[in-house]
Amino acid sequence: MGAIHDDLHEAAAPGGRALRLGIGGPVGSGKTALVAALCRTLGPSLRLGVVTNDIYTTEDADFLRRAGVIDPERIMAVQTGCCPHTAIRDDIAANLDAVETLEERFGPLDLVIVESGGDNLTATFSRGLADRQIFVLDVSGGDKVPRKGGPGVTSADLLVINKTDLAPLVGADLTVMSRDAAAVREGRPVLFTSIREDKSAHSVAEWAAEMVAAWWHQHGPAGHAHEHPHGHPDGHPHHEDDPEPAVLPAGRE
Ligand SMILES: Nc1nc2c(ncn2[C@@H]2O[C@H](COP(=O)(O)OP(=O)(O)OP(=O)(O)O)[C@@H](O)[C@H]2O)c(=O)[nH]1
Repeated sequence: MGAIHDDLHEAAAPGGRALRLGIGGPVGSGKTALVAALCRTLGPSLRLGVVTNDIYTTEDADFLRRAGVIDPERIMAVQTGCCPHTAIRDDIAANLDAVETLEERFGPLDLVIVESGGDNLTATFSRGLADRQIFVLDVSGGDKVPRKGGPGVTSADLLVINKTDLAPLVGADLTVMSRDAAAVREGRPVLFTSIREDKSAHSVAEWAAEMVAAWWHQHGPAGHAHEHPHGHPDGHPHHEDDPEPAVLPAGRE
């Protein structure tokens, strides 16, 4: 894939805001690992911000800062102090504040990822907070989980079933998970990942890049990427030797 060309920014009026992508799912399913992977893969081509949610700590934000996958300043930690789903669905003010603060400080941004704290199968994001949402399950919960449904599994824009490397160890049948997920999701996409084996989570990053491209198509990109002030989507200086971005918005070469 090539670099983002100027013409993709001419197609629509500038000034739109970033796409807001919510990532939810049960405790320990790999949400933070997925956020790190998306930053790694999309960071070279998109201007990113990340909001993490923990109940009492800033554990997830600290992990991402240590991982060095994004400028640490572009990560904001929200301490929910309550059930994670409350902060992403019922009282979204703290999360919205964090998203808007990132956009004010570093905007224009292309994508702001909001990671929920770990919750149960009923947790979904308010559409007032997230434009698109990913629900992350992992195989260690057993291959019966997708057929149990719940709004996260059935209605998320993308269902990710992570830790496929553990399937043989826990006796999870991926074919069953795939069939059951398809049955309850009525055509919405499902991707299997092992972020342990693919630290870039390429398939999910491709999907997210397509969502950003569709968002631009509908609303216009947030400012002009080729004019952003720091010379690089993530605020790092661009070097001629930088590798080509691994993933770009679909059709944008
Ligand atoms: N084997 C395996 N382990 C994984 C994979 N992805 C993540 N993990 C591990 O699973 C554990 C939990 O991952 P996290 O990314 O912290 O999960 P989380 O959903 O953010 O957890 P909470 O924020 O506590 O809800 C960590 O030890 C990860 O290293 C994977 O694909 N395979």
